[in-house]
Amino acid sequence: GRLPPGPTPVPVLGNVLDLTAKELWLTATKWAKQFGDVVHVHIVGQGLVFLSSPEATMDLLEKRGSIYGDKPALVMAGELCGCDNMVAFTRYGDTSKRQRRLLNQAFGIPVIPSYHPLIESETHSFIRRLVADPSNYMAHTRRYAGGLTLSVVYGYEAAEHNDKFLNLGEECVDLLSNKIASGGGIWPVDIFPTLKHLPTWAPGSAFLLKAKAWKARMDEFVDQPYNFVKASLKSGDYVPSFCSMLLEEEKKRSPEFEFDLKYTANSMYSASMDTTITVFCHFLLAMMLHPEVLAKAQEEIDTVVGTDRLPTFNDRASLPYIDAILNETYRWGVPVPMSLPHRLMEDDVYRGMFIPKGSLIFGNVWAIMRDESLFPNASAYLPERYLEKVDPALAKRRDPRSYVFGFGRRRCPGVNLVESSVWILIATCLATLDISKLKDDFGNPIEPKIDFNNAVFRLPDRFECDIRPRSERTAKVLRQAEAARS
Ligand code: HEM
Repeated sequence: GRLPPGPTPVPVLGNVLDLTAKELWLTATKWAKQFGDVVHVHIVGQGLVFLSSPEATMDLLEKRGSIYGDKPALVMAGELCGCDNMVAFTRYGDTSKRQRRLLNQAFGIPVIPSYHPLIESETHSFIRRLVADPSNYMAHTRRYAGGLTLSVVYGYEAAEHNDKFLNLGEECVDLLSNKIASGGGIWPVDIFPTLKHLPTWAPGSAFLLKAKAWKARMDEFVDQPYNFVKASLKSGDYVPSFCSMLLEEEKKRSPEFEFDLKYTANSMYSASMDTTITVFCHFLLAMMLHPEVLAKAQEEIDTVVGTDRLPTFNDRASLPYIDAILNETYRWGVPVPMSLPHRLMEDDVYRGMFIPKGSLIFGNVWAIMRDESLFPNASAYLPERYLEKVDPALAKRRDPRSYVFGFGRRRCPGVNLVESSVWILIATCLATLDISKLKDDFGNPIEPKIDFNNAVFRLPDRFECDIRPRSERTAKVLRQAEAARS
């Protein structure tokens, strides 16, 4: 059969020159408009397929998930940089199934309420830090998301400033998304594996030195927090956590189990940071650009929760507009616009098109979230679109959760935690803060400069934003909530 259509490749190199590291999702969406919702390109023979509609992602990545659940065997990222046992890189098979079972034990729906007290208290500390030092909102969000998983997974309480594990996490997640796995993570050595045997003095071997340095950091990133749990367990002085609970069960301490646990724990930690920061930055942007949405949300919270206490998870069902804001923030922000690539395990045929085994498959979430037939006026931020009553099938097609957390057997296992942690973060910010554009010396609003330079996450570069307590009353309620806990 014929391959799916796509831009014309040049001999040997294929479409190398068509692929951009910056906002690849915009290029892929342009192709979708030109060639349709299934597009094929290749880099020196390695096929890449972009799926840009709900139908194509559902038909292939979900319904045929048993052959679309693999991850690419990347020589550079996996073997040379030491990422091959991190969950998002693990090949589909026994190891990935064991890892996902562990993830489900940690973040399955029934477990999440047991984290609610910790999530609430971390949220209040986050707001305190944000109010004290608003310009560092990214660092505070990293402290929030990373601190939460460090606590749940390793029983480690991150330091208020300059925490060693948070710093290491920030460095390694940045290395992963912007260096090692940028643009799908395909390096020349992935196409010609023999290049890995080049001597380090040979021309073109610079990648080997980079890989050596990056692997050393990645190994520390995986080992250090895990060694912390083991040392604290040995000393008897530890805070119960996911790792300590499993390690205490002596019979589970086989080398294979410990290996799985160490890499699964690291994956939970690493996957929680830039994703949460990206969603939160889009929330800040949306509130700053749409004061009418902020005012409406604050009115809902004041009516339902009042101004004498902070929102809790028990209030969620009575706050439909806050849920609509969360939905629209996922949709409008598109935190991981190309999702992460899956690898096709067998030749396949779809709508008469031949998709070869080994192709890397990208769900183009950006194109779906900007589809005018599903979301009229798609580039506008309109939470109201989620208040309309629609039939359940359409509601599922329009639910951003059907796409922004990935697909099929590799769908994000942190989604249940995020549903709680990001919801309470947004609800508490709306209850306690005013968010607006900064003003210059003459009182004129400063328009934020928005640019995206991260290859995997649609993380805006740092922008100016005015964040302050809504009133002395909300500041007092926040202080009281923190004091009551300590
Ligand atoms: C708003 C926050 C988050 C977003 C938008 C998000 C999104 C995603 C996406 C798009 C994928 C790729 C799925 C695929 O390959 O089809 C993924 C994978 C993953 N996520 Fe998340 N994520 C978030 C937070 C978290 C958190 C908090 C955790 C853990 C506590 C987590 C753990 C993981 C892991 C371990 C994987 C790899 C799964 C696999 O390959 O089998 N994520 N996430």
